[in-house]
Amino acid sequence: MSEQLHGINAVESALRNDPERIKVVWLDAARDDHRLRTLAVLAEAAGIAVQRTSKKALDRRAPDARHQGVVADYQPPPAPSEGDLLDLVEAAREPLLLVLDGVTDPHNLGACLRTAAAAGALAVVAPRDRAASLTPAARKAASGAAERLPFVPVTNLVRTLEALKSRGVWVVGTAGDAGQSLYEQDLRGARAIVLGAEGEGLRRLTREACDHVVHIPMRGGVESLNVSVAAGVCLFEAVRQSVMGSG
Ligand SMILES: C[S@@+](CC[C@H](N)C(=O)[O-])C[C@H]1O[C@@H](n2cnc3c(N)ncnc32)[C@H](O)[C@@H]1O
Repeated sequence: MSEQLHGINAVESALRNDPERIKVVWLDAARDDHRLRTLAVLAEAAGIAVQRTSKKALDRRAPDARHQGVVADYQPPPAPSEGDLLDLVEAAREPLLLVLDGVTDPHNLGACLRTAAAAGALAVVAPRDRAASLTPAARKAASGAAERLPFVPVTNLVRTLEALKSRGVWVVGTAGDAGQSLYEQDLRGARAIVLGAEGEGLRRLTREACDHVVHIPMRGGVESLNVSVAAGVCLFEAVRQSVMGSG
């Protein structure tokens, strides 16, 4: 089923990575900025129909969305399977994975995808049920990363973590009440960093499946970080350690 993809970066990423999945691009006829002109050029070069229309008509296509003057009729690709994920992991030298244990806000999911792509992660993994999926809002928040980075919904997250562990991936969970600091944890090599849901954090069985659980030291009496901020801190600490060559 097609969906109404919106937002300049998300549509541009789909036009560059997946043009065959776009049927029509609607642009706000009243706007004439270079980013929208680039979208029109990319679409026309790929043989995709471009229609200029009113902001009101775009608002109707993407209600409640800050569409930035562009909406596209987009057929999302099938999600990669757990088998695809394990193949990717086996082919990679030192895979870095982000695992989200039930993040429900599509904006948080999108922000996590964007951060994971920027950190060079191989994929983002999440449970299929009771968690945010790759909706147009999540794609917009991902700002182009959702069309480049595999997002893998899985039926049983604990089973997937066990499958990753049996392939040499160390699983590092995160929780504010963990005894060990993130900065004492060796994050080099094959790693999956697991974050919990906005409200309840890591589920018990997920936490038990982790090889280590670490906290991010915080100041200022704040209870917890937003999940996408925590993802950024952890992923970029892993990047820092792999670049520096030591923990
Ligand atoms: C908004 S927090 C969830 C807070 C939740 N009340 C809890 O008890 O964990 C969402 C996720 O971000 C991560 N997180 C946020 N702050 C953290 C911290 N200081 N240390 C480690 N992880 C943190 C954890 O993965 C957490 O499950």
